Amino acid sequence: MDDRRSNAFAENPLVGRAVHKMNGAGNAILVLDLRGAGFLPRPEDARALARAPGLGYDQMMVLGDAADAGEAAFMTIFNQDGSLSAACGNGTRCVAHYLAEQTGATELRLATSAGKLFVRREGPLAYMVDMGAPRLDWRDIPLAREADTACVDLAAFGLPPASCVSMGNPHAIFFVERIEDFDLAAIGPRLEHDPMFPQRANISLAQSLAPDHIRLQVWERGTGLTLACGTAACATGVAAARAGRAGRRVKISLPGGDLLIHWREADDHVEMTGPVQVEFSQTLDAAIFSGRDD
Ligand SMILES: N[C@H](CCC[C@H](N)C(=O)O)C(=O)O
Repeated sequence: MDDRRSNAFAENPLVGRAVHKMNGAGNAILVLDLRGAGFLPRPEDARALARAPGLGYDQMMVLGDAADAGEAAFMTIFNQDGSLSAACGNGTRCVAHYLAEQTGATELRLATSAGKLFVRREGPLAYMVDMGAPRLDWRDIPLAREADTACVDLAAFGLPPASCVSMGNPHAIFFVERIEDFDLAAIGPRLEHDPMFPQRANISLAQSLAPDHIRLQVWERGTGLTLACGTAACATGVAAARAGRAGRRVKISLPGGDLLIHWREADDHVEMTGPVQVEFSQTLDAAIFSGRDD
């Protein structure tokens, strides 16, 4: 066959693969198991999957082969816009559930480009993830210039200074009196792209309800408004404890559900506990990848 023709009609290697739609506290997660496959989706494939009718996702968790024998999988995490994130708390619980159902394991280790994660099953549909230690140095967030990360003045939209935390991905949290006083869909994209954030940032509005309870709404880097964001909940728990607004154990209520955060004193690690839901599985067809990539 003519080479150019065969290339033009060559099928995307994702066609025929199964994806598993799940959610973690409402955060829409697609799990794509490519262990043993030896390839990753391209950014344009990730975008095509994000806009596929009835499929869609906030994050796609792609499983690849782990480097260490004790690890179940390496996770490559895509946002809707095809960009990568080194961490995703809700997606990690979903991946843990997918693997736990296959193997019966109640404890497992997973890896991302940001490090290693330990997960424990807490119930039929509940998992605790050790998300590791937060990073609070301005260079690690990263910020564009030296600043006190507990108090970053972005001087915008009538918001107070932000608290910035990295959980492997960058977060800016604004503690406000009432979340409803701000239009996060309007200000989120502008703050995400603020020059202070050379790698952009996830933007959260947090409202203290009690010393152990915080409401949270998140504009996610590369995705937009979501019903929940696990790493944002972790970062908010850290920021609240750091500022004396909360203790080290706090419930974070997001539009899609609640997450329990415990910033351990002993080793500085953040534990996140929360639910997963399985929605459906589907085999990918060629039509998903045939549209324009704008
Ligand atoms: N929803 C995810 C976080 C996605 C973060 C991503 N938007 C980025 O940092 O680029 C979570 O549950 O932690």
